[in-house]
Amino acid sequence: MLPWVIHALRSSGPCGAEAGYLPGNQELLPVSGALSLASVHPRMFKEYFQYKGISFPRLIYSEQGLREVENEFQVRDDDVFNVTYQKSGTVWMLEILSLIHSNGDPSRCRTVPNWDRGPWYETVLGLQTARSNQPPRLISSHLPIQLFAKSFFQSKAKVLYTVRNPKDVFVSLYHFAQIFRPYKEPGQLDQFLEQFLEGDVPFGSWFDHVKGWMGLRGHENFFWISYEELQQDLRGSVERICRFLGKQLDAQAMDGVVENASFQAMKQNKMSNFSLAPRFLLDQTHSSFLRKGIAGDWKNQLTTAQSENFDRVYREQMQGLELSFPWDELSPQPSPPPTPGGS
Ligand SMILES: Nc1ncnc2c1ncn2[C@@H]1O[C@H](COP(=O)(O)OS(=O)(=O)O)[C@@H](OP(=O)(O)O)[C@H]1O
Repeated sequence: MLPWVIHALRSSGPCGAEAGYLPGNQELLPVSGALSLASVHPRMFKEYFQYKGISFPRLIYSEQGLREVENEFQVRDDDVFNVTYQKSGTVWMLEILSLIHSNGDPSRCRTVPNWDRGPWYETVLGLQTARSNQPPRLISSHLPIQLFAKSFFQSKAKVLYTVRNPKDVFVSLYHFAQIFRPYKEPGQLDQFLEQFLEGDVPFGSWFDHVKGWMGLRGHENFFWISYEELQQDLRGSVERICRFLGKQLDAQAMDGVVENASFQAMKQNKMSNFSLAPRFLLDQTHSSFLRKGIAGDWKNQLTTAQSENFDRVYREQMQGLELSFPWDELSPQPSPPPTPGGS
């Protein structure tokens, strides 16, 4: 969701020497000189628009761009899509895929920003980058399946879908929304939790997103993996990803992928940690984009009541999806009360 920020920064130059553009709904706002808050209409910050029932921040997306992605974008058979619900490990998978492509050599990851290596094609400027990148293209997306490029469904392009414990997604999003200016302030955690569970956040409902994409299970061009599996066994996960991509890495190349896709390596890489984003858009003073990088942080952030409420909605929403996720055993369905006289 950040790529256009950096495009704006890049096109205005690090010292703001050239004119850049910030995307808006109706028009592109010219930004001359150094980017500053004064350059952007205050209305553009923290305002969402609805596209087919899903909220998008106006500062980054446009109705026209979303229509183009859905109806006109030409997917190529050799495209690889990195798809997630936000805060599920998008930039991690982007790094892994970049490193697999370069046989574990980190040079490109250290010199080309991740938003150029794997642009989020639903953003205004990400779409331009995706169109102009040379094949084979790596493209990132948070779009729910119903808004994805229609041409994908007639192609042999591959989708890798990363899914994460929604409680950790929620916690990560709660912190991110406090530092990312295009997003509305999340307010109290309790209130934001209600919005999240109702799908009243950008990209809509986590439940709908996951159920929608999981409908592609079994298709040969669809692969899914969890953030938790990446955490538990990164090397084994990379091997599975390589098999899906039809790519063979020798042991040295595999070492290169695993080492350079670690949380610490990515945190130190300015092409991956968003430290190049202008502070008035992403202020990493009090919290970072690469914040904790762990599974299960929700236990530190949610009360028992909040967690139980989450579990209740989760069970309602996910019933019927015959699929178990690594976190399911962490929140088992409460056993029914013992029947009188039963053993
Ligand atoms: N290498 C690596 N290892 C472990 N965890 C990692 C890694 N890279 C990113 N992350 C964590 O992923 C969270 C950000 O998710 P996304 O990249 O999907 O964010 S976004 O939706 O594209 O804005 C965010 O999670 P939280 O730390 O829980 O906030 C990142 O820290």
